[in-house]
Amino acid sequence: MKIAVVGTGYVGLVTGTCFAETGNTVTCVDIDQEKVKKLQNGKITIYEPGLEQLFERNIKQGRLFFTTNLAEGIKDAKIIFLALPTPPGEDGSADLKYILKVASDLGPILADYTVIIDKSTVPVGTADKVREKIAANAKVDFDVVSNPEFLREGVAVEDFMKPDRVVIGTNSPRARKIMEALYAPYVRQGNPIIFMDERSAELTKYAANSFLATKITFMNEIANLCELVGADVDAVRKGVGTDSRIGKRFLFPGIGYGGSCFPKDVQALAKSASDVKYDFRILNAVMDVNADQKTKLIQKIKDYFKGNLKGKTIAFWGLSFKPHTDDIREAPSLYNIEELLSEGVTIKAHDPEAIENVKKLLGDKIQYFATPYEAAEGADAIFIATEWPEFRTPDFEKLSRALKGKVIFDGRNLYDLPNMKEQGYTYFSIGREVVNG
Ligand SMILES: NC(=O)c1ccc[n+]([C@@H]2O[C@H](COP(=O)([O-])OP(=O)(O)OC[C@H]3O[C@@H](n4cnc5c(N)ncnc54)[C@H](O)[C@@H]3O)[C@@H](O)[C@H]2O)c1
Ligand SMILES: O=c1ccn([C@@H]2O[C@H](COP(=O)(O)OP(=O)(O)O[C@H]3O[C@H](CO)[C@@H](O)[C@H](O)[C@H]3O)[C@@H](O)[C@H]2O)c(=O)[nH]1
Repeated sequence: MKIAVVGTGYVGLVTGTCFAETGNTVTCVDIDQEKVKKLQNGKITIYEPGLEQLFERNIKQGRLFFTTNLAEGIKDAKIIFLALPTPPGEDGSADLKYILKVASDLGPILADYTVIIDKSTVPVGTADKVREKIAANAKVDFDVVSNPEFLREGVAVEDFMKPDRVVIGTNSPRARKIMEALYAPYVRQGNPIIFMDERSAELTKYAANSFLATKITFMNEIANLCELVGADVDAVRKGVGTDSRIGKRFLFPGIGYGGSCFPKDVQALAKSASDVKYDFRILNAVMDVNADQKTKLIQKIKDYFKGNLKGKTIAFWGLSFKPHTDDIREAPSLYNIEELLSEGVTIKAHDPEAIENVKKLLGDKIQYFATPYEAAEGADAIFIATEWPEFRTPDFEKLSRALKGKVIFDGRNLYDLPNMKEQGYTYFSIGREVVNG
């Protein structure tokens, strides 16, 4: 099948590459000329484990192409994915300007029946708006389908190739048949395609992200309570997570959720609700708690240094919003770095993948190091913001030699408390006892 993907960011590139991998011919379109040039030259634009290999193979086999020209990109395509940004507008609602602009552009250039698919995360009613924009200038039949994407960064290829489910919102039997054929290679037994109406599909995506953000936030509050009553959140997490009705995943407390999706999607769902005069109280609480949670370690650092942070040096481990990605959108690390800088702290940062992206944002406001040990050299303390695997089992003796102060502020609960006691560290984490080294 010939497919076009409009928008070649995170989701567009994964979608395009994975559909090429299952034998389709895919052209990815983007208005970012620099990005497209790089992709045309065979250079991948994001760090995502496993993607580069598929990307290179499909280019080599003549199944994956890139262009800045929309008309050229969609020529002969039976299916057009819209994988465009939906950033928060000023009032918190999802800004649809990118999607609606492309929808308007598509109308006059569709040459035959085409299925246009909303892959972006969009509020209820967007498929209708897209349909309207296209219909204003279209001379051929078309269908608009909602097909939200549930991939997680860092495991995007795995999530795309072996999805828990594929959600497809359409009432058109013709579009349904095409979608079934397209996804057949990805849907394992028991992991179904769930067909529904467009509006329900659109809402499913926001409901899933908001539920997960709520689950994390609930555990963050339990962690905060653990600290006040002398309980251990790790034990509580295991105790509740083994109940299959609750489940073990997304129960890890930390310094707040971040990334390009949860913050904007929770906000957008709350706004959608308020637009129809429904006060979605849980979501408002989730946003409040998450904003506070980002400050948790800063409060502990201030207490430890008795409010005097000026002139201190902190080794900052982890910049990306989660491991296995170079994405720093809404990363809790950035908030914490800004706070520490404003207190006069010198930041020595290390991240396995995200340094280049942070450099573009913060330049020489902080220092960058190739290893966690170099970042720790002469530092008064370590701040851990991202649970990269390489931070889990450091050589504590080597680290002790590098550090000026044997103090760790851990926003991801990476280390066992008894081990930290044995190593002689002062160790602050989330929802657990403080170890005084
Ligand atoms: N990133 C994720 O993990 C993820 C997962 C699931 C869903 N989503 C949703 O998917 C959508 C896209 O997210 P993303 O992270 O891939 O965004 P992104 O910002 O990484 O990529 C969007 C791309 O669209 C391009 N673009 C903008 N206007 C264009 C136009 N007129 N024509 C062609 N290209 C244009 C931009 O240049 C950019 O490359 C969002 O709605 C997001 O919420 C994201
Ligand atoms: O137990 C947990 C799990 C996650 N997080 C944090 O939550 C955020 C989001 O993590 P994750 O969901 O793994 O990453 P994303 O790549 O943002 O993926 C989410 O957002 C995507 C975009 O909509 C969806 O497609 C995915 O299904 C959804 O998981 C990150 O800051 C994590 O550190 C926690 O604090 N505790």
